Order: sequence, then structure tokens, then C-alpha cells
Amino acid sequence: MKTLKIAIQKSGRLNEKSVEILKNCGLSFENYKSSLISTVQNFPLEILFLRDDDIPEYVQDGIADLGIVGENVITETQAEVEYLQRLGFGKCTLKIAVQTGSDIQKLEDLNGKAIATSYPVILENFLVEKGIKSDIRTISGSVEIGPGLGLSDAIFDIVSTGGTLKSNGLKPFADVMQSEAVLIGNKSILDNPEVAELLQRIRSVLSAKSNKYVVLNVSKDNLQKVVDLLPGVKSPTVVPLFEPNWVAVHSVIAEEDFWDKINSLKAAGAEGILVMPIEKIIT
Ligand SMILES: Nc1ncnc2c1ncn2[C@@H]1O[C@H](COP(=O)(O)OP(=O)(O)OP(=O)(O)O)[C@@H](O)[C@H]1O
Ligand SMILES: O=P(O)(O)OC[C@H]1O[C@H](OP(=O)(O)OP(=O)(O)O)[C@H](O)[C@@H]1O
Ligand SMILES: [Mg+2]
Repeated sequence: MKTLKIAIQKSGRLNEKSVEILKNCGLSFENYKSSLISTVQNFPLEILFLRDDDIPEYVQDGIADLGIVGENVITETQAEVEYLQRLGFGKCTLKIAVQTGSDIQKLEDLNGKAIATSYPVILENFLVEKGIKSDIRTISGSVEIGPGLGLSDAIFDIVSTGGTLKSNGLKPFADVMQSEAVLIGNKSILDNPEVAELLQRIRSVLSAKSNKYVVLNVSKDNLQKVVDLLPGVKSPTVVPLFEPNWVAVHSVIAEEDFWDKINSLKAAGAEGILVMPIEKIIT
């Protein structure tokens, strides 16, 4: 049996969630801040803790078989890897931003202007596609201070809440790329049975996270209306209550339309609604 290697970020935005998803897959391993490699005790897997910039190339070159990294870093490094699964965390947008009072109003106004960024490849591709020629100034961090220091006229960086832009007197100007953390794999390991097993576990964890287990009481007169609102994994479970003419309905509902569903269920006659997290969904 081959021991797989998965590369995750050592510290930073993606570290905690990457560790969490692996632990939720039932993998048992130590996560010491000082160690750069950890062996999983109950699965043929080693975890490499790396700078996120290095992860796509490690996976491309087969030094790691799998990796968890932001799509922005994969695109920036132009590594040839297989996208296996979007992971739903580390969501952000890469944007061009300008100073609040800037006279840069439309994309063409960026011609001849200096743009500071840590993502020169993504920015260059975007500018070429739009036919714009700017002076890209590559810096490795704290990009947002560029315009204030007179280093650049605009910046291109990751934006999530927009708080960093605002506190540096900047405003979003153009969205270039959406990104989230993804599981990537080396192109030669896709038929590996351990990869298939790990992928199945990750998908069951993700699917459980985006759903809730719901138990509610309803009188038989309103049962059909309630059941119509609840598809469940296959179909809802209906069990009799001690109270005549009443039943309990057990089902699964999606997190994304949770509150709409709960309000519709109440309106359809549901009472005593209990909502519980689900650990895993295996279909
Ligand atoms: N504000 C944010 N909100 C959501 N996701 C973010 C945010 N900032 C970064 N990310 C995502 O998390 C990834 C890692 O960000 P982080 O700031 O930890 O990177 P880093 O400083 O380059 O880390 P490293 O030390 O590993 O090189 C980014 O590449 C991006 O995909
Ligand atoms: O829109 P916001 O929610 O303010 O997030 C955006 C900031 O987050 C990232 O930096 P991070 O805080 O990860 O620090 P870093 O520059 O050290 O990577 C990014 O480089 C931005 O500066
Ligand atoms: Mg980095």
C-alpha cells in the first residue's frame, strides 16, 4: 500500500481549516506547530506543512501527491495539477483597488499606471485580456500601503471583508478572480485507491457540513404539506407520537436555504422543531 503525502499550509489563513477537515475525516495525527511533517496513525498518509506558495509545485512534481491551497496560488504558479474538490473555505476575491479620491475611473485609465501586487501573473493575464498596459510592481506583502507611499497608483490583492482596503484609504475598482481553498492532486495518482477513499471521506464531511438534521412534530392533517417541503436523503422518516393523530418527522435540510425552510415548515404546521449538526453523510 502506497503512503500518500498531502501538503497543507503550515500557518496562515488556511492552516486551521485544512487540519480540521482532515481530522473530521477520521484521520488521527499530531499537529505540533514546530513539526513540518506528521504521520497519520490510522491511514497511509503523511502531512507536509509548507508555505502555501510552494504547494502547487510540490504537487505538480509529485513530491506531494495531494495538496490543499487557494485557487489564486494555483493560478499564480501555473502549476499543472488536477482539481479534485472545492473545499468551501478561504473564500476571497482578487481585486484591483485604487485610492478613494483617485482619478482612475475606468479600466483604460490604468494604462501607464503602476499597480503593486503579490500576484503578477494573474494581474498580467487580466491586463493582457483587457488590452491594458500597466507597470506591474511585484511586492511580497502589505501591498495595500503602496498607493499611500507613492509606490503605485493602484493595487491588486486579495479582498474578503474589504476592511484592509478601507483602513488604507482604498476602494475596490475591478474584480479579477474568485478563489477558495481546493484539494489538488498530482496527475499520476488519480487511480490510487487511497486517494479515492480520502476523497470520499472529504466529500462526506463537506456534505454533512452543508446540511442539518431536523426533527419536528406535526399533526397527520398537515403531514403531506410538511413532507412536500422536506426531501431528506431518500425520503423523510415518519414515526408516530404517543399523542393520537400526531407524528414526528426526521429529515435533512440544506444549510443554504435553512431559514426559508424553517419558516415554511412552521407555516405548514410544524411544531417543536429540533435542528442538529450532522457529522458525516455517506451515500
Ligand atoms: N482575507 C482573506 N479571506 C479569505 N481568504 C483569504 C484571505 N486572505 C487570504 N486568503 C486565502 O488564504 C490563502 C493563504 O493566505 P495567507 O495570508 O495565510 O497567505 P501567506 O501569507 O502567503 O501564507 P504563507 O506563509 O503560507 O506563504 C490565500 O492564498 C487565499 O487563498
Ligand atoms: O478584505 P479583508 O478581510 O481585510 O482581507 C484582505 C487581507 O487579507 C489578506 O492578508 P492577511 O490578513 O491574511 O495577512 P498577510 O498579508 O500577512 O497574508 C490579504 O492579503 C489582504 O491584505
Ligand atoms: Mg504565501
